[in-house]
Amino acid sequence: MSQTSQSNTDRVYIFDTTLRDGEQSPGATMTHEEKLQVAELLDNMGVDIIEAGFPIASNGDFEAVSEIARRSKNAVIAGLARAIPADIDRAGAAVKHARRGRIHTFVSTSPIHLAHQMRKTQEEVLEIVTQTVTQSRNLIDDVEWSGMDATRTPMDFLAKCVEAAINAGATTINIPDTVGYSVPEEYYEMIKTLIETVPNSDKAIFSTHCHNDLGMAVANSLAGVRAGARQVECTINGLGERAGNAALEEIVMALQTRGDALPYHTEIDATHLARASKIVAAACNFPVQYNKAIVGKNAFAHESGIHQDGMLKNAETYEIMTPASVGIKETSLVMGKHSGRAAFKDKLKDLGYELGDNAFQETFVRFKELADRKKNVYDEDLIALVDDEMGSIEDKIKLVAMSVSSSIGGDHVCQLTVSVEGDEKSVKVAGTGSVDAIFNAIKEAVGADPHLVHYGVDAVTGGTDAQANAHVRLEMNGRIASGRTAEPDTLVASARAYLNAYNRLLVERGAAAQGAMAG
Ligand SMILES: CC(=O)SCCNC(=O)CCNC(=O)[C@H](O)C(C)(C)COP(=O)(O)OP(=O)(O)OC[C@H]1O[C@@H](n2cnc3c(N)ncnc32)[C@H](O)[C@@H]1OP(=O)(O)O
Ligand SMILES: CC(C)C(=O)C(=O)O
Repeated sequence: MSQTSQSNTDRVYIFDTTLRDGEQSPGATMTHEEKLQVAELLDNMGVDIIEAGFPIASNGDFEAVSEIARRSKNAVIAGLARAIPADIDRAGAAVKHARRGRIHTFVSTSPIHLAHQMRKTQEEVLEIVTQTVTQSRNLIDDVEWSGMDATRTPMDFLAKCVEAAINAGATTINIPDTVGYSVPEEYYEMIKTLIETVPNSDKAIFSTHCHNDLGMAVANSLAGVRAGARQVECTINGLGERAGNAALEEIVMALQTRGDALPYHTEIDATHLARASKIVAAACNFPVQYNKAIVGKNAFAHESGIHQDGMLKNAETYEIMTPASVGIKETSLVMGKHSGRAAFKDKLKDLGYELGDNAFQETFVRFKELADRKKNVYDEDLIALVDDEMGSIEDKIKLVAMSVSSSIGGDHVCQLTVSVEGDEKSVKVAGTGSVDAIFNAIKEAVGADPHLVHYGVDAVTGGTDAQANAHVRLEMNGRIASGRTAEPDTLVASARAYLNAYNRLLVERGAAAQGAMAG
């Protein structure tokens, strides 16, 4: 990386702090091996600076930063240090193994922090800035200085701190919105004013480090870039203290997608983003919200019919980036209660079905009914539904209505209505159990008594809302026929499977009779 000290180029350096600020999220601690894995991934995807940890925090952090520093191929490896000599020495010792190491030292600048956290005057802090940056520069050439809680710091004092840091040799000046308090216009003005008014500001790269407490971390970071900052501190999945940091994937894709409005670029290979998100989420045990920009499960998924129709006509109707550009294999058109005919037809085609108009309309109606009752409609559900529809389309006898009452130690009664070639017939029959009552009712309604050879039920998919797949095999007058139906309700599935088998017996009997007549 040839990092220049000019801020008027369009190259934005990506400083990833997943392993430091990200790991500060409660519950997000990573093991040594996980940190090495994440660092390797960041290095490979083109992250310019990896903040690998806070070496004074623990021996484990020191070891992780040292090991990452030894292994890094391209990225600068940074270690964080308070404005304390021991912290700086420890950070220097950890990053010295890197091909390019950086000490990142910080001190509070805001009145509230000076009064309550540091218990120091502004004069004392100014002195500390000079001393700590000087100490760091004596250890390494690449030194970043941050003013903690900069966005709640009066401009005149912040400008003095920045000037002192640059004069002492800081090569990067970071202006953190530590508590996520700023808004884009204000943050823009702050960075712009510092760059324009601090003497020698061109000797350092200005950097953003924005937290997401008000949901504006990415917007503030981009405002900082527009104002002249050329380093953005961010994390994979927006991990970080409290509501997190600016999300790396959002910064990168905003710059890549909106080059017209944001004419800046990074050297990140965005096709690694989806994988990076998954690996960090797994390492930290922090699930990514479904609707998370760029990498969420739903970022490239569409369920509503109008959107699906548009997507099938031209993906640009509802997608501003291709899934491939962020490493996601393909857009998914999720079948659900909001889907329309266009997507349903396309899905059936994918599954290998092309139905005639009537069959398609009937199957679509049944699909909508199913989707109304079932949270997830899987491919297996659709296959079962279409097979069922295709198998029953010619049925002479159809189930019109059914209710079953059952009680432990009491009666099991089925009341059902079937339509026999248009004529409805209703019966009410008891049995030894619910299924027995249903089968007895059907037999009475159709006026036949086929022998039940087999009856079984299994689930089409997992979950308590899975469809039941019922199989029935009947034998009558030496002929055997099977029926199968998938339905959310096991008893309805059983009734329909029985009728399906019985209808097939009728067809076979009809065919046999026709064959006999022809002979
Ligand atoms: C905005 C940020 O993200 S800053 C980074 C925050 N990250 C972390 O704190 C994670 C790692 N931290 C740790 O492991 C520990 O806090 C340590 C090792 C750094 C310090 O532990 P301890 O010595 O036990 O101190 P403790 O955490 O209780 O308090 C922090 C101390 O650092 C001081 N301090 C905080 N920031 C700075 C700073 N930038 N420069 C100098 N001193 C600082 C505080 O004033 C306090 O000092 P005090 O004890 O004299 O009042
Ligand atoms: C240490 C600094 C950069 C920080 O994390 C913050 O201010 O949020």
